[in-house]
Amino acid sequence: MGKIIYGSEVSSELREELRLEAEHLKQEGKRIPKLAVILAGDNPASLSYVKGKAKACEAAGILEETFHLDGSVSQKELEDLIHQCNENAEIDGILLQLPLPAGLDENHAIEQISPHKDVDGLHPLNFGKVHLGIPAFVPCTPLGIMELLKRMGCDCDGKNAVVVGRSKLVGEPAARLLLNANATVTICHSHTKNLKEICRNADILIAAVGKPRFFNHEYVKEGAYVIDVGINRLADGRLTGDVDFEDVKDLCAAITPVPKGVGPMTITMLLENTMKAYREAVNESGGL
Ligand SMILES: Nc1nc(=O)c2c([nH]1)NC[C@@H]1CN(c3ccc(C(=O)N[C@@H](CCC(=O)O)C(=O)O)cc3)C=[N+]21
Repeated sequence: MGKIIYGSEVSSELREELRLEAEHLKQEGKRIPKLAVILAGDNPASLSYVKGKAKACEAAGILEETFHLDGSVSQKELEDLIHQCNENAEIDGILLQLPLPAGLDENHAIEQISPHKDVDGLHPLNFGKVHLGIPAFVPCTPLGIMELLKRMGCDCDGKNAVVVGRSKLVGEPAARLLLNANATVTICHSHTKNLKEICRNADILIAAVGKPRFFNHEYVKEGAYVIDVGINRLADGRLTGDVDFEDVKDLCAAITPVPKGVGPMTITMLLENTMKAYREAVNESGGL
């Protein structure tokens, strides 16, 4: 029977530490960390994620402001708002909710975010630094994945890690962090030929493809550490991961569920990155 590691439980612990830190700042009359969330359009999934982020900030005592723009917003209006957030000394972190409505240039918008406030770790400067092994903002989901592996008692050094999915927000940076932790890393994607064989050789399997319950026992090595990044909505409205949890859970050493796995950790790492941005901003300004 594999261990089930709940991101929701790990998150409660980490968020409580953040809450205490924010409370301490408040008691000392210091400025409070603040996250700006920019959402363009009315994508229902994005609306729900943004609400989750706002709630988590509130519970942790971190200030949050959501800038909800119309779906028809121009590139210039969007980027003007980003520039305003860059210049606002009360704002420590800026999260541009993705995907943007069709017609907007995501890469160009992300490049407008100050690298010091880029709590999503998507600015090319932070992305590049992570890939050079230089400390920087790391994207929240990959950061959450590494924390979950740690909590599983998994030492990545020398292990075969297989990441299925190569998105810039998740798969690709997750592979890099695993490499930085001395795993032997294979990245698989939609053009990969012998996916099953490669996965069966994985000591660590990161599933991030967006196919409900795709990874069954045929894809999982006995004793593997399995991280399920998938968030798929079933016809009945329930959420399920990319891993066939029931089919795999007795086979692996440890596994994360969906919901209550990687999702809550993503939000927790966003709070951690916002606090990190705050600490660095305060140090830069000489402790004010
Ligand atoms: N710039 C940007 N940064 C992101 O970090 C980002 C993004 N864009 N776009 C969309 C994805 C998705 N994402 C999730 C966060 C929390 C849950 C989460 O907490 N899920 C709960 C369930 C929530 C529910 O029931 O709907 C769970 O898994 O237990 C899920 C997904 C962040 N994303």
